[in-house]
Amino acid sequence: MISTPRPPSVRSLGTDYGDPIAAILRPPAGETESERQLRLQREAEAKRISDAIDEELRAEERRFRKRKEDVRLLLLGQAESGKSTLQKQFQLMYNPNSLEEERLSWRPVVYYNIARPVRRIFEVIDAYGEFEEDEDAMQVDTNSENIDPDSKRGSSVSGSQGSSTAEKRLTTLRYRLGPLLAAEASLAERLAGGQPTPTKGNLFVRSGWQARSLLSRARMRDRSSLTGQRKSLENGAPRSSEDSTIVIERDKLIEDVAKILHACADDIKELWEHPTVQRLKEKRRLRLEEWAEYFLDNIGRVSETGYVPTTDDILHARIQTMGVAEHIFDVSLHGRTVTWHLFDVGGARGQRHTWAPYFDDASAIIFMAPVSAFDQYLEEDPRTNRIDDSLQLFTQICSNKHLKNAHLVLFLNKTDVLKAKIARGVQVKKYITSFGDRPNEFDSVVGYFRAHFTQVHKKNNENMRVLYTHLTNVVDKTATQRIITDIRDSIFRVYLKDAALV
Ligand SMILES: Nc1nc2c(ncn2[C@@H]2O[C@H](COP(=O)(O)OP(=O)(O)OP(=O)(O)O)[C@@H](O)[C@H]2O)c(=O)[nH]1
Ligand SMILES: [Mg+2]
Repeated sequence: MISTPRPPSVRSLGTDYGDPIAAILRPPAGETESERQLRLQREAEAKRISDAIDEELRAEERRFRKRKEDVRLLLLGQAESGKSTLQKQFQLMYNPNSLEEERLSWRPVVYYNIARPVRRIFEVIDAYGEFEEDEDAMQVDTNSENIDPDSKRGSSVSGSQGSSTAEKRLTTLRYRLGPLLAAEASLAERLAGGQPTPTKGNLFVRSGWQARSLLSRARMRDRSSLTGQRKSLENGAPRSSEDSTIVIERDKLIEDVAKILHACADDIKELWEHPTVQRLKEKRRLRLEEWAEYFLDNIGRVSETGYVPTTDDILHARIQTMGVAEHIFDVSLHGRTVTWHLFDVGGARGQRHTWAPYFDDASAIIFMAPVSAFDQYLEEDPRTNRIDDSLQLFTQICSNKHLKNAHLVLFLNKTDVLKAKIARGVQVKKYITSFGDRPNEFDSVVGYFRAHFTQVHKKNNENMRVLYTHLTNVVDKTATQRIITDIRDSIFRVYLKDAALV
């Protein structure tokens, strides 16, 4: 009988072949019971840490995979085209609590949106008064800040027989509205988070100004309520009306401005309806932006004690975006929830360099072109017509190689303002000579602009991508939310199909 060696056991393998792991794991020789307990405890702790690291790695991988599935939507377009307003509409639809949370922070913006046009009205009165001259003489200077106050100063006096009753009344109104005009700078400083603010030109704010504004108010409160405020901000919970009242009561600057506004609401109304101001409006010497007219028209309500901005007020409120602000929403369709990152950019020329880093992984773009701006010129460059600037910008976006795979949506926005301008008899061909003798009617004007944008897209469309065009008025909640739903559906169809998710 042949004798063979016994196969080594696992234990003896380590011993026999010098397995280093087995050697490490083997309990030390002569281990006491208490040493054994200690060793087991240490091993259990090491395993717990190792498992936690594995789980964190798995979670990171899941987050990475999910990030790749996220939709990244860029809102692009020139300044005042309506990007932030559209962002508010997304917020209303997909994160209404956060809008609720911010509601009070819009109060200083609304007050600022009143103080500023009041100052502007007096500037135009100073510049032109009742000077009777054909509007064509000043075509290039639209609603910009570029009026030279000395250019026409005194002409109203020389054009009439000295100081009229109307002029005296305007002088009185200017005196009575002095405190409101003086408050403009403090409001601007508050909104800019204490940064120096321009006396002319627009006020820019960075992403997150709403929370800063609420927190700076919270600092004025006692410590315990400050904690409560922070907590409510972090939780994103809608603030109760009782809490809102506390904030209203404790914010001295805003309360002071509210009192001033309440006291001079009738003066503002009188100024706004004054025959001189109406005549300057008719002659188009005075051209206020749509938001300014909206708040002046609503001065009675907005100046009431305890005023809280309505959603319409928030949609009309104007504050210029600085840099790029990211907003995150969960968007659901057919039982699938996808995270959307909405990037709302500052559209002024000096802000556009901040866009490029967001191009590479953009899934979709909404390009906003305000078609009502045919009679306006860029604040940054008063020689450039705003429609021209929009077309140039759209050409750059369509031809940008980093954006060539992004789903492309065009909003021909501010159609309500366009309709109103046409109804008032403003002639498009005066500002856009190539419009020629086409009928000065809404359909033909909007059709003409649409054809130009479509042409730009066609000329810069190597990838044969579709251009989805909408005629919009993004302060209109119902219409805009319907369009957002359409966009959501088309982005889900195209983008998620590409990502092999549907
Ligand atoms: N009537 C009317 N007003 C609009 C429309 N779209 C925007 N607005 C108003 O126009 C102003 C400018 O809109 P914003 O959304 O702030 O413009 P923006 O593109 O974000 O501008 P920047 O941040 O400077 O790039 C706001 O007061 C809006 O309420 C519209 O379709 N109709
Ligand atoms: Mg903006």
